[in-house]
Amino acid sequence: MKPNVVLYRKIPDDLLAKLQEQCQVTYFDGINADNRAAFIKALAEAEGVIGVGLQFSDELMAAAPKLKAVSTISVGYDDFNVAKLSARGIALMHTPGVLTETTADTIFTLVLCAARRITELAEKVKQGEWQGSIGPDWYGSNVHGKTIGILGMGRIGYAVAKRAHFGFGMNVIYYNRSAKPEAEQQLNARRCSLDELLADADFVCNVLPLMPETRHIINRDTLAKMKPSAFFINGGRGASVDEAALVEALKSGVIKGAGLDVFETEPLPVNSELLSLPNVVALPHIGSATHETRYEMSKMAVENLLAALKGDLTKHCVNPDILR
Ligand SMILES: NC(=O)C1=CN([C@@H]2O[C@H](COP(=O)(O)OP(=O)(O)OC[C@H]3O[C@@H](n4cnc5c(N)ncnc54)[C@H](OP(=O)(O)O)[C@@H]3O)[C@@H](O)[C@H]2O)C=CC1
Ligand SMILES: O=CC(=O)O
Repeated sequence: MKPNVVLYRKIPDDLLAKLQEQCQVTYFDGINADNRAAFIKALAEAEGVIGVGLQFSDELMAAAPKLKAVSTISVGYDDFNVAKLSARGIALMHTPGVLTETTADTIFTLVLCAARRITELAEKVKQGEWQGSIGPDWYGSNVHGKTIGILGMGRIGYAVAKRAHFGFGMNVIYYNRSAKPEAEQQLNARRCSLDELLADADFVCNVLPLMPETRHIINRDTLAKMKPSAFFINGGRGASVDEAALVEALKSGVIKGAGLDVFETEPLPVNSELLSLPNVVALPHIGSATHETRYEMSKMAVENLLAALKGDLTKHCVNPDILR
C-alpha cells in the first residue's frame, strides 16, 4: 500500500505527479485558519509530511502518530524541534546546496542596495523628486574595497564572501563556530570574535541558522559595537535579530542602514516601524526565490521524502542518527 503523505505547499505539477506515483497525497495550498482543522485531521494517517513555512508545533507532532519522515522545502529547519523528532524516530530532511548561489545573489543585492540607497533613490525618481543635479544628500557609500563581516561562514556565507572578495575586492572577516580553512585560503578571509567583527566590518552580514545560541545575537549591545557608518544585512533568520533594538539603532544613527530579507514576524506587519525608515531595504524573504532554484528545492525535497520513507537517510537528513 502507498504511504500517506501530507503536502502543505504547492509544488510543480511534474513533482506532484512523481510524489503521487509512490504516495497517497493529501494536498493543502498552505495552512491557514480555515483549513488547519482539516490539516490536523490529515496528519492522523500521515507517514510523511512535506512543505515549508509552518511552525511544526507540539500540537502538530501529537496529531501525527504514524509520522516517519518530514521533508522541508528549505535549508533552514528552525520550524522543527529536531530533538523531539529524533526522540520519536522521525527523519527530518532539508535542501542544502541547491539554493546557495541564488541566496548569496540576494544577500549581495541587499549589500549594494543598502549602501547605494537604490530603493530609496529609485522611489524619489518615480515621485518626481529628481529636479536637478544631485548633491551629497543623495550620495551613498562605497562597497568595493570595504570590509564585509560574515556571521556564519557556511555554504551561503562562503558564497557571499566569494562575491565580496572576487567581485568587489572586499576584505572578508568572519565569525563562525569552526574555522573555515577554504575561506581563509581562497578568499583571504580572517576568522575573528563576534566583537572584533562588529567593530571592524563595514557590512555585518548575518547568515547564521536560527537556534537558541543565535536568537537575538544582534541586539542593542551588539549593534552598539558596530561602526556608525556600517550596514547590517540579514539573509539568515529574522529572530536572530532583536528587531526593536534594530529599529532604535537605525533611527538614532547607531548604524547607517540595513538590508533585510527576513524578519521576526513574516509577513512583516504593515505597521512595522522598519517600513517607515528610509535607511532600510526590506525584501519579502526571497533569498532563494527564483523559478529555477525553487524548482530544484521542491525536486530535492520530494526525492528526500521518497528516500526517507524507504529508510534511506543517506542524503540531506538533519538527524541520520535516528537509524542507529
Ligand atoms: N533568506 C533566505 O531566503 C534564506 C535563508 N537561509 C538561512 O541561512 C542559513 C544558513 O544556510 P547554509 O549556509 O546553507 O547553512 P550552513 O549549515 O552551511 O552554514 C551555517 C554556518 O553557521 C555556523 N554556525 C552555526 N551555529 C553557529 C553558532 N552558534 N555560532 C557560530 N557559527 C555557527 C556553522 O558553523 P559550523 O560549520 O562550524 O557548523 C556554519 O558554518 C539557514 O539555516 C537559513 O536560516 C537559507 C536559505 C535562504
Ligand atoms: O529561508 C529559506 C531556507 O531555505 O531556509
